[in-house]
Amino acid sequence: MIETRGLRKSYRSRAGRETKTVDAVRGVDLDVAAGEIFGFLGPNGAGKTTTLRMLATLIEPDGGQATIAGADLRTDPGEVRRRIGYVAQGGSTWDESTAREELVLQARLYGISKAEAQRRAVRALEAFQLTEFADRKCKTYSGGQRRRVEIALGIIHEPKIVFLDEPTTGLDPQSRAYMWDEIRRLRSDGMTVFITTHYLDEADALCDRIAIMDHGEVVAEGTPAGLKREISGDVVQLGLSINATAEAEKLLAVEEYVSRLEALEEGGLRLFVDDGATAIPRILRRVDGAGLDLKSIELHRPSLDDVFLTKTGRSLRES
Ligand SMILES: Nc1ncnc2c1ncn2[C@@H]1O[C@H](COP(=O)(O)OP(=O)(O)OP(=O)(O)O)[C@@H](O)[C@H]1O
Repeated sequence: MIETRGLRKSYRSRAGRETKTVDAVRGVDLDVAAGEIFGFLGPNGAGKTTTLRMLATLIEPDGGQATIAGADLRTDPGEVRRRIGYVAQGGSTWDESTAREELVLQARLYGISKAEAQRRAVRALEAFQLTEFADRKCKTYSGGQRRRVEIALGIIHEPKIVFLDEPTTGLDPQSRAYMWDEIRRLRSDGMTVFITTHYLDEADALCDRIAIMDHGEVVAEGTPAGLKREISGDVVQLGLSINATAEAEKLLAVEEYVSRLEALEEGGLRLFVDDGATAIPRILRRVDGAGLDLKSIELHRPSLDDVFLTKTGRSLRES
């Protein structure tokens, strides 16, 4: 449904006399299948929005190719635009109009007849559970309600693909969970959903497949479970004070059964080991022997953050 090869974009900006070039997207290859929720994950400034805006025809790529819903992005952006929906981060509802007015107007902008626009607005209001306040001004809606109107607006022309830029940023946990259900419903209606997100748990729970981006490049791609499986072994997490962390790091970094370790900003260590069950007694002996105060020890399977860490050497949570 989406296929990109070597997609690139640089920005040139001026500070005084100096011109600086930022290579925001440096050759991205993506394959998104029809009917899947595809998540685009990465730290601030990784190039997610730039990629999304290129795919949604809002900015022109400097290089590379893409086919979206069967249309060529470079030679036929108008056709791509007709086949996709796009919901920006900032939102697009107007304070003084109602959800129903916005939906009808949006449908009319796509050349849909007035009667059909009204029918679609009613359907969208029902589907997104907005009927109750459909005739109230948008400025009176909660953040979650407003976000739902925005998504309804993005798909009023019934596109094959919808691009959602951080659809749950700023929402409380309940509205987030609700939004996940809405996004799953779009998938069950046969739509392909491409979302960007900062949230690891969101990518893990919601997305069929994900691509992790860093510094303008895709560093990992696959199903959340598959990516986590790629990291063989276990993660042992030690609860330590900040002072004890530095010392434990020195001690344990040289142990042959520790393949990699990460110090946590708030104190504590994450150790990547082949076999947690046999590593734990050895870790305990080492930490105890040095007289360090260990507050807790946990054994867990790798998370998406661990995937990011092994690919980039940094934690996504701290990036
Ligand atoms: N219009 C612009 N002019 C100059 N640089 C830009 C422009 N837009 C983005 N950039 C730079 O390009 C890089 C990628 O930005 P982009 O917004 O695509 O990242 P992102 O992954 O979406 O980040 P976020 O999660 O913060 O939204 C960043 O270094 C950013 O500062």
